[in-house]
Amino acid sequence: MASNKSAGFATRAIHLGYNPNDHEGALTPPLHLTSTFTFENVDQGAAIFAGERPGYFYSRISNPTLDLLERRCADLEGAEAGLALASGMGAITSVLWTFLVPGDEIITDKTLYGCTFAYMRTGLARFGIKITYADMTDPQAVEAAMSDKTRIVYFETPANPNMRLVDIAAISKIAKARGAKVVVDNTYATPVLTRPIELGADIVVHSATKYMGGHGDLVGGIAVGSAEDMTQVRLVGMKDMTGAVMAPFNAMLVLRGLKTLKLRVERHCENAMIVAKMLEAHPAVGRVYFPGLASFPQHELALRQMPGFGGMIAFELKGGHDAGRTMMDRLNMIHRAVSLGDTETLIQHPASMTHSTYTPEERAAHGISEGLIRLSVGLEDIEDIIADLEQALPNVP
Ligand SMILES: CSC/C=C(/NCc1c(COP(=O)(O)O)cnc(C)c1O)C(=O)O
Repeated sequence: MASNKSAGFATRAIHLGYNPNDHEGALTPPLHLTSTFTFENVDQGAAIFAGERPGYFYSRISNPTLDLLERRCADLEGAEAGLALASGMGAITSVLWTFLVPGDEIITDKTLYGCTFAYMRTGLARFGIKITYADMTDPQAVEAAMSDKTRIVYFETPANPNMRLVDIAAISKIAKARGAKVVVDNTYATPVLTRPIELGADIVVHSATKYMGGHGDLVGGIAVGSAEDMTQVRLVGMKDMTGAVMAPFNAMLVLRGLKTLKLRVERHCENAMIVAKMLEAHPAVGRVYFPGLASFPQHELALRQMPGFGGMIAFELKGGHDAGRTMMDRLNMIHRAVSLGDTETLIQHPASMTHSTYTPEERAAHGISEGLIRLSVGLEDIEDIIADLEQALPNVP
């Protein structure tokens, strides 16, 4: 099926870009486990290298299995083109290295995934890029931070780990007015719930390790955007700078994950809503950060921007870090592990794990409390998730 916008999300995730009749009737796309491609003659090889004719010459640059994944991801995000990379960090760094040169400025939100934060501070800053952190929940703050050297505005929504939301349309309008590219990390929401390009963003990146793969069996990344931008990222950022190419086998696994992405995200949302309400009502729990709760500071924006509120929850116990650690260590079925978006429910402590790249002072300044707990609500029967959490939470009269 070619790109057919009249078809629904799930249909396109399953069928787009592949016709079994073109592949001996094979229901599932062939896996091209090859590093290189042969040429009929030297002139053909030269023409393919020069881009004068379509074709493949080396799997670090392109591969048929990756092509299909890239087309599907672009379609699902409403983008022209896509790129499959070795990891989410591979996607992020390949994109940012492509479009930034020394002297440029990037404006980013106060809360980012730990390695993204570290990459900006010790990667981009080391090579002469000015990093400006702005409170992206306040469009005026972004406007005030913009300068004529601002090349990129970058954020996650919801943000890892404290669930901050960013009004994509509002921030994109401000950035575009000043000629800056908007890059959104859509890992938490997935295109099922949010399509940033439809709201004005230029490029979307994903850790495909998470919801897109969805089964905890791969590390991968995705970038989507205009055909022009993605060609630049492919031939500059990925080919020459990071080399962060996705293995064809992982591309096959992500293609399989996409087929059930809508189904899984819907169940993640359903389970997370129930868990968030249970936590909010529990006497031992202090704050619960979940976009679907009326108590969530940006609940109005969530209602506008997200048809479902995702599978991620952040919360704090009234007893702080120590109580949180005790609770996490008492869990039986729920695994203590980083990563997210898996079928298994996972729990972790950002301050000592995913966001240990921040100093304690930086965590305080960037809205990541020492007692914060992050929960990736999985696809187990909700009764079992609730039961495990309730038996682990402190008994408070
Ligand atoms: C060592 S911590 C494990 C990884 C976690 N996150 C990853 C991540 C990346 C980077 O994606 P990879 O390179 O595929 O891991 C990019 N963007 C976001 C919003 C992410 O959450 C984590 O547990 O929060």
